[in-house]
Amino acid sequence: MTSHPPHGHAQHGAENARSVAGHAAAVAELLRPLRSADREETLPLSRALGRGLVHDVAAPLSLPPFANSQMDGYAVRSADIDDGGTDLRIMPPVPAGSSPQALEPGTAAPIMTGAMVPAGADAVVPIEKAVPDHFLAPGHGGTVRLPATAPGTYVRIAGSDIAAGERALAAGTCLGPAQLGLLAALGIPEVAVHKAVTVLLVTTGDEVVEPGGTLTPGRIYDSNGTLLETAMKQAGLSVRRAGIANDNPAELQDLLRAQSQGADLIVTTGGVSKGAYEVVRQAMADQPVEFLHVAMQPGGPQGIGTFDGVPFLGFPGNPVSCLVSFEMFLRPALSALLGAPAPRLPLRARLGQPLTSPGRKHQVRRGSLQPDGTVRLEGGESSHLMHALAGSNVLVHVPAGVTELAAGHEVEVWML
Ligand SMILES: Nc1nc2c(c(=O)[nH]1)N[C@H]1C(S)=C(S)[C@@H](COP(=O)(O)OP(=O)(O)OC[C@H]3O[C@@H](n4cnc5c(N)ncnc54)[C@H](O)[C@@H]3O)O[C@H]1N2
Ligand code: MOO
Repeated sequence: MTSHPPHGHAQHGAENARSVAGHAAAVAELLRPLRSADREETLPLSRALGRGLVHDVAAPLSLPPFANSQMDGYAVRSADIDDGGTDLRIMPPVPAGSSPQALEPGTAAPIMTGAMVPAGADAVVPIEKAVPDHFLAPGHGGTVRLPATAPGTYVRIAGSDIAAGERALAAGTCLGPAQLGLLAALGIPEVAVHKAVTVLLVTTGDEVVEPGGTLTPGRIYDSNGTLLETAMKQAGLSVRRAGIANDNPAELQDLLRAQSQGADLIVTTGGVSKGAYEVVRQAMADQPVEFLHVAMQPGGPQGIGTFDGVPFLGFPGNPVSCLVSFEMFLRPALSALLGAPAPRLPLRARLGQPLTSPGRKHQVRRGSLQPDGTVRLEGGESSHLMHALAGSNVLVHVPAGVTELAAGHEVEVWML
């Protein structure tokens, strides 16, 4: 009772499969409308965490904005001090936040970390190197003996971090704490970012039961819902869960129509392969949705198109397959389009053990990066291995065309 969508076609062998790059491009094309001027917003820094920056940001001022001291000590003219040390007359102290007078020759000004270096001074001697090695009460005059100091010592010069007018951040940067901290340092209180993408997430299957429910024989708990919801949330997406759809296509259509209002993307899991009850395929029968096979393992069967105009991705039902689909297609497409989430960091690592792979498919194994830089494969290639996934911290890439790799072979891994 499988029905085929009028606008799509089914392919199941790797023979006619779409390449990983080809499907990644199709997903990027599907989501392209999410990058538009009406999907930008200006947020205060603390609410912009994890968002992608819309425009380049130029530094409105230099950092540091003025030459300042890196130590608590004495600001000096380095030429005033002989090789054997010199006694200098003590000037009024320069606390952080003050704007000091120029330093006269033959004098030293007590200066605190972060305080503006007086004009004329070109070095700071830390208090530990002074005799006496503690600050004297202000107003008592007196002298301090200081050792010879090279010009520039312990002075943080203006613009040594970034000069006014330089590009501070590039458009498309994913804003993490360091980037937001930089904007704050530059005095910028709010920032234009791409809006968060709202996903309607539906898991499917008559056999699938909400965790906490009662398992009758033949049934399993829904892991995909939690797995994908949290993966998406971690990636900065706003997720709406529509619960578990049963295997009735009309009910799934009703559910999608009722809940997709305002969603930017619908993601389903399950019901896309060759079974007799492929609910997602059937629910999409009158929609421009294509069901196809990507030359990838796991995550081969995929659906892509629109449902009532809303972009739609149908991930396969096996838990590892749906997470790999998210990491291989959805996450990179959003990173490239909206700057967020940040792309996974690709690293090279040596295999801790040999592996085999189906030559025509790009295999994505799961592994854990070891302290010695090797990667240990966690579990086999099967896509039901949720426990092994939970013990993994990398995806291990075995490109199409490779059938076996020896231990010690270098592979690309993506940090999860
Ligand atoms: N004759 C063929 N059979 C299958 C093929 C094929 O090409 N020809 N492809 C296999 C591959 S690869 C995958 S992946 C799956 C994809 O199947 P579906 O997307 O239709 O998913 P289901 O059949 O609904 O489920 C597959 C598997 O995953 C379990 N599942 C489903 N949803 C959940 C959930 N929310 N939480 C936990 N586990 C879930 C389900 O019980 C099945 O075991 O098809 C293969 N078959
Ligand atoms: O693509 Mo299926 O995801 O191999 O298990």
